[in-house]
Amino acid sequence: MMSGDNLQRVIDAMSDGVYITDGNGVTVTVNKAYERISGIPRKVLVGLHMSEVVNRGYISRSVSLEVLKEKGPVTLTQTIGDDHKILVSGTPMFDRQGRLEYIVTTVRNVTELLQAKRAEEQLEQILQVRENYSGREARDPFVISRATQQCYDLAKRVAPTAAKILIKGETGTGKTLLARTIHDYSAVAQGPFIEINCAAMPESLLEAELFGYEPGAFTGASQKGKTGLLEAANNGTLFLDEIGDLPLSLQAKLLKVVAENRFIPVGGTQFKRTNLRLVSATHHNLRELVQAGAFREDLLYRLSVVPLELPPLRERTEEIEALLNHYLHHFNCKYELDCRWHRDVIDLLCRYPWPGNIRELINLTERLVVTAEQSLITTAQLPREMRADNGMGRVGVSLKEQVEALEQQLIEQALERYGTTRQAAAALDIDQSTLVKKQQRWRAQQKANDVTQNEEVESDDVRKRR
Ligand SMILES: Nc1ncnc2c1ncn2[C@@H]1O[C@H](COP(=O)(O)OP(=O)(O)OP(=O)(O)O)[C@@H](O)[C@H]1O
Repeated sequence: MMSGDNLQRVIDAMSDGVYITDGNGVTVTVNKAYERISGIPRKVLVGLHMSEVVNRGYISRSVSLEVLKEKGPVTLTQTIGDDHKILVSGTPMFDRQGRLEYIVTTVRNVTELLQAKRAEEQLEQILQVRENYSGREARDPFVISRATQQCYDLAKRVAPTAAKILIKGETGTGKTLLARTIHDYSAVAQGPFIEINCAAMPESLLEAELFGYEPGAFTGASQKGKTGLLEAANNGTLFLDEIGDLPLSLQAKLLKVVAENRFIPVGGTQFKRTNLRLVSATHHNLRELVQAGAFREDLLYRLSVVPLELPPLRERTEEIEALLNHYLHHFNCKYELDCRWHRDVIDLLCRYPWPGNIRELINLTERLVVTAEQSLITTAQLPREMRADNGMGRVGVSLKEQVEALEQQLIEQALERYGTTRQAAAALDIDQSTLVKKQQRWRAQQKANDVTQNEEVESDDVRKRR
């Protein structure tokens, strides 16, 4: 048998309130949860008859008195204190002779339960709103210049029609984001948005992915068959990225789907109907591919009823600063940091040609944020090829500075290729000591620049604090 002390420890460990009276309705003990829910200390209650607990106004009704009357389990609600509603369930415990020995009552705070339920409902509503919100607004681009705005305006205008859209643009320019926006503003926005990269898999796999297959269509095929994306995207949007890489045999099959809205799965004999919004994208010049015999002209015309072009980031320079700030804020929040761009970094990055476009900008920002040793990000932290700009070819920069920048770039390239100052100097046909002296001078200049940048920001901080 458990001792009184141990029993008390066990009931104290319970999250529901527990109230125990003897067979006459005199309080034996309560647990910690009961003290918390009722706000009444145990020592006040122990030894009190339940009628006295009610008379003193601690509780509105006593379930133990009801159990005494009924000689059976009773559940009722009580009010405790000001307006706390609790749900109490009293259970009689009889000894071997059938005499009522204890009444054990468990207590649940209904107010807490209701609050929890309300919180749960609120959470559900928030999630629902967020879902709806992200379904439309969040897929609009965050940063937009006039050139991109025109592209997005046209996309939203044609999105509700059935016209096929072909998006042209280099990698990382935002083609997928634009395709999602078209889906969000289309008549099938409630349906699925399915994306497939036609350059990412071999022909036979791509065919099975797109068209699906019947059970046992080929060796290794699943016994259940497979639903193709053309079917999965029914009443939604199918985004065919890198359409220029679609093999010719699949182009013929796709042409049939575009023309007739139906297709036959691999190994099948029956047509399946599909109703989907087709958006395609490519970084290739499809006209050149047509001329080279690698892309069907009839498919090109079918797919590009409305052609849209996303310019590369180097032609959207007015977006760069806003994008840098947007993603710096994004990664600061993600990693709970407080990094800032030095003005020179922004100026330098606005002149950088960004071959990987926005994706490259995002990756660079994340890398600089997570590797930053101080909150100020200076030009010293930029990769070498970005720092190498140094103002070359810019109006207002002296010839001497531009020649020096070119010299620095050539020496850095030689060092990268040959690994040692001796070999690099030999390749450039200069003395090793000349190369080393130049390097030392540039390093000293870079250090001085960094110190000036830091001082500028520190004095800026002091001004702000004042
Ligand atoms: N205007 C914009 N403002 C902010 N972020 C953008 C903008 N456009 C694109 N992005 C972001 O840039 C990244 C690259 O965009 P996206 O994947 O759409 O490019 P893509 O052209 O489809 O690339 P790929 O051809 O390599 O698939 C994504 O993280 C996207 O959210």
